[in-house]
Amino acid sequence: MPEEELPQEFDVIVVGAGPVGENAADRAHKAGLTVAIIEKHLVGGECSFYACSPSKALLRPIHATRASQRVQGSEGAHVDPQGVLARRDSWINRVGTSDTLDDSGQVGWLDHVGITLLRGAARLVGERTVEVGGRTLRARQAVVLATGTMAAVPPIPGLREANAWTNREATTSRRIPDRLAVLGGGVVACELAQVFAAIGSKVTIVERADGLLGRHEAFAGKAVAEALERDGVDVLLGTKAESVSRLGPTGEVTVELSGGKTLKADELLVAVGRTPATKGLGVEEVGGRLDRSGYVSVTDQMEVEGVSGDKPWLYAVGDVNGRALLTHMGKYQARAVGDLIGARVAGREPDAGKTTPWAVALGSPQVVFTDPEVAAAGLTEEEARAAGIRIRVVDLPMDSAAGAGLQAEGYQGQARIVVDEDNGVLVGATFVGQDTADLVHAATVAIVGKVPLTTLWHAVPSYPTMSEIWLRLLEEYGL
Ligand SMILES: Cc1cc2nc3c(=O)[nH]c(=O)nc-3n(C[C@H](O)[C@H](O)[C@H](O)COP(=O)(O)OP(=O)(O)OC[C@H]3O[C@@H](n4cnc5c(N)ncnc54)[C@H](O)[C@@H]3O)c2cc1C
Ligand SMILES: NC(=O)c1ccc[n+]([C@@H]2O[C@H](COP(=O)([O-])OP(=O)(O)OC[C@H]3O[C@@H](n4cnc5c(N)ncnc54)[C@H](O)[C@@H]3O)[C@@H](O)[C@H]2O)c1
Repeated sequence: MPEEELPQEFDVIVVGAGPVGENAADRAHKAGLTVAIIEKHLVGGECSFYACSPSKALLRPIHATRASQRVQGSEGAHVDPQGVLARRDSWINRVGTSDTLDDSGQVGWLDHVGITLLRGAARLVGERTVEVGGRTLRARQAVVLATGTMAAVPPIPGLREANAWTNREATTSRRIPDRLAVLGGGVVACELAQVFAAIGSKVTIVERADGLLGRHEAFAGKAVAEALERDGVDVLLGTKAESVSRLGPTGEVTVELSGGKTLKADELLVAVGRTPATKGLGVEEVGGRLDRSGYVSVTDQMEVEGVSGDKPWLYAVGDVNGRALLTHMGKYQARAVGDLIGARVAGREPDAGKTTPWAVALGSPQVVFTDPEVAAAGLTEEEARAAGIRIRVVDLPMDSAAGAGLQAEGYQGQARIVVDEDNGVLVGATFVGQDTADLVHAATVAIVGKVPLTTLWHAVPSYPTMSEIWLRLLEEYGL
């Protein structure tokens, strides 16, 4: 149906059709409500086209090759750079060799489930009222903001003019620069540095802190730094970019570094964190609050703080509220909000246990898909101490589990659990090594379920799997 013929009123309006907006819309629709979703760019959002999907599509062939090379009898695999880029292109639905990305698959899903899509940049213009492309839409019940984030570009002299790559250009590039400089040493930087190093770029990471992956246990950042160095990446820690200049729009980039060094590159990737997509969204105009970084301030039920109205009507989920910049955690918030809105509309008392995404506060599970992978859930040692929890930390090399040795010759990696000594439960776990990603869910179950270690002891891991690291950690703890 042409957009001008669409209704002006829906029960729920969702702004932003990234993975989080899609989930909120789906859940509200399943509760029997009419739902419109508004998207200014691609349905599927940053995650599908410029973040999770392309980066993991790029990394997987590199992981698979290395896994094969580490097993006696299958050492012959090699990375084919053009094949790696082609695989990524299929994941982001690139149209031929153009720069156009096609979201018709995601649009087809919205049509199929009966959610109305409107294209354009939306903004709040009043209570339950949203404007998009000159049309004013009313939400009978609720508006959900799921507008996500964009790459942060720090105010370094010359950086804005230097035409630097953000995650968008890096994840969609068909060109492999000879020399790639990466500003930042967080997850985006480490994952993408490894990709470009593996497909032929000479990569240099410039990180101002004294380690990579600063949100994780220090041993994880150290292991990833060592691995990147083995891949030929120069990792400059404790280093700042003082200024940037570029010869013409696509010429050589020069980065002046603290300490008087100069770095030359063919492209510069800025990966120093995110900035919320709240500019011009109208949150404050309807009384809502933004925090100092511009993220939408929400209650534990994702209601936007400060909003006027006789009952709650404005919610913010996913990256835009800044609570956990991860797709799975945003989708978890979205499911909770969809259910909350459904219950409120039906006049039911919402089940607080189900409609409050309380597990975010326990420390989100996350996998950094570098080689070695970093799979972590809950709190780091430092976070647990800062929270005042009396803890004991247990560390073991990953090859304490027989399964690790079978996974790869000379398997390298480390595992840590952080135990709350007063309650006898796990509050954090980190596994670093090849193929550790799927170990994290057991940790999440133990942490979220507050499973006593004495009960966890009876969850026997199969022999000979990498999960036997759990048994070894509990034995080391003293069980
Ligand atoms: C390189 C990279 C790799 C990542 N890898 C992972 C990973 O492996 N696993 C993981 O869990 N997380 C990963 N993340 C984080 C993940 O991408 C985000 O947490 C996730 O995209 C958040 O989803 P969202 O729906 O909240 O926002 P987004 O995906 O940013 O979607 C928001 C949508 O809202 C639209 N929008 C914005 N403003 C408006 C407006 N005013 N009107 C209409 N539409 C609007 C945008 O166009 C966009 O489509 C990665 C991030 C990056 C940068
Ligand atoms: N696999 C995954 O789950 C995955 C992958 C990518 C991104 N993400 C999410 O996306 C978010 C953003 O990732 P990110 O890597 O952009 O941010 P980040 O916050 O994880 O890391 C940013 C890094 O940049 C450094 N930095 C900041 N300013 C700097 C400067 N001027 N010069 C040099 N270094 C500077 C910081 O010290 C930090 O180490 C993360 O919170 C993460 O949760 C997740």
